Amino acid sequence: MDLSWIITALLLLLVGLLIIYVIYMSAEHGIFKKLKIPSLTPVPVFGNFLKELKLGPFMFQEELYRTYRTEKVYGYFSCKTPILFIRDLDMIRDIAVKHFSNFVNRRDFRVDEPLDHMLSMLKDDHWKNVRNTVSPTFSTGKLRRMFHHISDSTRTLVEHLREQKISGKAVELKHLVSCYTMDVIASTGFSVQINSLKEEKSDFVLKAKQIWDAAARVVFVNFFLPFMNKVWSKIGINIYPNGTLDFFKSFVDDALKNRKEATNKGQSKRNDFLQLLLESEREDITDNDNMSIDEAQELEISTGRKPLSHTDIQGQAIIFLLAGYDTVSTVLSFTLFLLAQNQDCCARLQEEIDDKLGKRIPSYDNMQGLAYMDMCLNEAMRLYPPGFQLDRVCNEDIVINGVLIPKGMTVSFPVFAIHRDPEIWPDPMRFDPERFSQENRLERHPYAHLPFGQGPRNCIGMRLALLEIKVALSAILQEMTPITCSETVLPVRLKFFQMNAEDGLWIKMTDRVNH
Ligand code: HEM
Repeated sequence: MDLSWIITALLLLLVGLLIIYVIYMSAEHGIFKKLKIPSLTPVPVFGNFLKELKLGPFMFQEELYRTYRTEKVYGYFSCKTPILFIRDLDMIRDIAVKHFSNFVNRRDFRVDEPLDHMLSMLKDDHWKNVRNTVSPTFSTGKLRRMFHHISDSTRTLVEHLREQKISGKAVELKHLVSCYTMDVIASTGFSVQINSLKEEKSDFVLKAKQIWDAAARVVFVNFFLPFMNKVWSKIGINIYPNGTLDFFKSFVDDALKNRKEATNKGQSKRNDFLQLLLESEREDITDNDNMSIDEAQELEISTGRKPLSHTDIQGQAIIFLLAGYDTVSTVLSFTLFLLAQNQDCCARLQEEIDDKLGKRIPSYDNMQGLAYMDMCLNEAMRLYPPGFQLDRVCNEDIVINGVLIPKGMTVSFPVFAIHRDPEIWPDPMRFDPERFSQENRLERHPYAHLPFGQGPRNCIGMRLALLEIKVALSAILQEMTPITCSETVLPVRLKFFQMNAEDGLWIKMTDRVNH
């Protein structure tokens, strides 16, 4: 065949595919007009993504929130996908709690296995079953029994800070605290001591960081090539850097193997997250979907829940490590950073700790009733919420507060913008824990502050997170005071896609005065 014919045919094919791609990616771009919901005007294929990319998700969220200040809801297009932002706090309550059964799932994102089995990604009954299985990890009894692990890691963290204080060196809080939270999560969850705080470059922290840092790739794949989602894994293409997920899979598998061997040798059972997972696994199945209905029913009757597949177990172990390490370190490091800038608040918190604990080591019981500490943490999470945008997918057409939300629509709570809304929080950029006093709280809508989300799909690890943070804060502030220094960079510039400071959170530690 003539070469020019082949080239023309190929070009025509390419143009044809491009037209199909544009039509496919823009097919839903008329939906908000049809629903009479105000929205940004979409660009074919990209929707409003280019604007989001230009401003970054934080400023984009705030700008839209300001633009539609008189609306209950407004829309935008994340490339192909329409997203309905919910501004009205009553509607957020109704979606997260009252009509939860209509909004059980989150937005579908393609990630590599076993991350697709993490609790945060699961749907419907699969989610419910796994949530019920892992919930007991965070009961009061379990948290009490885990407490000595938190105490041990806190001691190492304080020793570290003490050394920095003596040497007069500045500390980058986020990195240091991430090592602490990684140690806590590995020991409380898996009874494994990984000592990130003692090692210069902890593999755990580096690999976990690689997973968070792959966010841009996850966005690209999901936003621009959503139709390929089912194909990637079949053709063996991974989103995450080679070896990253294998590292965590091996960690979990080794921990499970050791635990099984110990159980077989009759050694006493541990009381951690891994043990719960181990007891809910059934070895002769590789995936829940492969079970016969009879088998599943028999197991559900005897145990009250379905067994987890091996991939489910890997997924939960990994989310436990990832969610438990990054979010907690974000909150603890920002809190210390804000206290360093607000010495009066820091002194008041130290007074409360002195009254409650004196020089005693923090225990599970004396972490209750630290009212001013709660206020400081709530205020830090208001300014820097790790979960800055929360979403749910509508599974049946529903009308809420006069707004029709159609089946399949992703609804999103603009947490970051709500937390900085000057009409709810006067002078929003000021760190003012008083906003969370009893009286001030009562005057505000309860859904104006959403650091852990709301409803049955809220953060499962909230109690563990707060316990870890409070223990570390108490132990640090009992003997030291964080202060700003020449390395401190203000104002904080947030990283593009993460609740993390671009220039780091640098402070120094000093001896406490009048102590
Ligand atoms: C201060 C620390 C933390 C913050 C601010 C935080 C925040 C959140 C938020 C906002 C959500 C989404 C809630 C929603 O959609 O309504 C969430 C979900 C989740 N968090 Fe946390 N989290 C923290 C610590 C932890 C810890 C320590 C763990 C586990 C060890 C954890 C495990 C999870 C899991 C598994 C989910 C998904 C729950 C589900 O889909 O059922 N988080 N978290």
